[in-house]
Amino acid sequence: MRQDKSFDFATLTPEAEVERAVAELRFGRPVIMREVGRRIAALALDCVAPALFDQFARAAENRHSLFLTRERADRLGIRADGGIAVPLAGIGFDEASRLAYALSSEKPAAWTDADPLAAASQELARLALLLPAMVTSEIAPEDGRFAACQEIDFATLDQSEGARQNFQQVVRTRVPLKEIGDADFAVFRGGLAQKDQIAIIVGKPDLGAPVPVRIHSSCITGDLSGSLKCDCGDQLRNGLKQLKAAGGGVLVYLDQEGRGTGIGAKMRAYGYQHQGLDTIDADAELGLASDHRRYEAAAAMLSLLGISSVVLHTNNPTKIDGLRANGIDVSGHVRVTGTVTTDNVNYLRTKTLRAGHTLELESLIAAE
Ligand SMILES: Nc1nc2c(ncn2[C@@H]2O[C@H](COP(=O)(O)OP(=O)(O)OP(=O)(O)O)[C@@H](O)[C@H]2O)c(=O)[nH]1
Ligand SMILES: [Zn+2]
Repeated sequence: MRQDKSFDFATLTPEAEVERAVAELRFGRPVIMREVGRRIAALALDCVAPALFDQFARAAENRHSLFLTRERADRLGIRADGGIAVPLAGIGFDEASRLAYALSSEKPAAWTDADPLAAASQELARLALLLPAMVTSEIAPEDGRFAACQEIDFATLDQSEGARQNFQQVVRTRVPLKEIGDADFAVFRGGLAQKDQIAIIVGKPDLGAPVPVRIHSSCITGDLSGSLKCDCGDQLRNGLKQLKAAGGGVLVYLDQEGRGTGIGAKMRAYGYQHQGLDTIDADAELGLASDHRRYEAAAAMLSLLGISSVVLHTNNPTKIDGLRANGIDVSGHVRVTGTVTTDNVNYLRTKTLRAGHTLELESLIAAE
């Protein structure tokens, strides 16, 4: 029988390899990171059953270690730009978890600078929306015990980067909105390990001039449930109103819960905030940087809508930089505010003082 060579299911693209590895980590299974001459197995501690953790320790003959990021090392009082490796011989699941993300954990008894291949595996955990604490072990060339695990080449991670901008519009349909009126919802599919994302086109913006655009990061607690801990719900609704008042515009709603860390990490961070940490230190305690959001998807979605120049509705300078870095002209920006409450004032203060947001907080407080 003749075979159509263009239809070869055996060929995996770099992004398909990454997507598979991400799915495996989320199932609590190890993935293999490979570079010339060596392989390591890596497991995301955030998503592994204690029994599998023990099984991994036996397979590694106790020569496994725990990769922790620079941010987590710093919280443990250790300066190491590339992160650290903590030897795990004799350390069980609970103690490893404490080292990885418990509040006020003791320094580990021993550590070394992290192996760059183990450090690279944190990118897979990020994509999987898992905490970047990885249990890793070198695999001997003749060791067949990990043969069933998904392998990924170090270089593949870089090669898959292009997929972050690779989106298609799936559908665009009218949805009338309360207080806003006519709007279209456009659904986009693509990127790297991302859910479908949406753009809400309010009215009929003039695409010949810079288009009023709000880039909004998803916030289940604020957008959906009216949480008082942040200003997101107000910003979502005020943003839509501002676009309508500007004669039409686009709200891009990005799959970026918890500044790109996922709802699990965000709720853990809220727990630490209830114990006195601010939003940035709480994330660092979990091994996370202050902001994990990327803007390739937003730029790609705007381009597919025929938009190359925008007036951005935001207080966040990194959103402006992120769009510009991905080829969108930002000709100006407009502030989007919410209500200041006793529950969110510290969060807003931290955003202003530590993340450079252009909020005029004192005048907002005075206006309440
Ligand atoms: N990790 C973490 N994420 C949070 C916390 N509070 C809110 N978020 C997330 O922060 C993001 C806020 O999104 P936006 O309102 O679009 O962004 P912004 O950075 O405030 O910028 P602008 O609103 O455009 O000025 C959402 O993804 C929320 O889920 C927190 O305490 N920890
Ligand atoms: Zn929020």
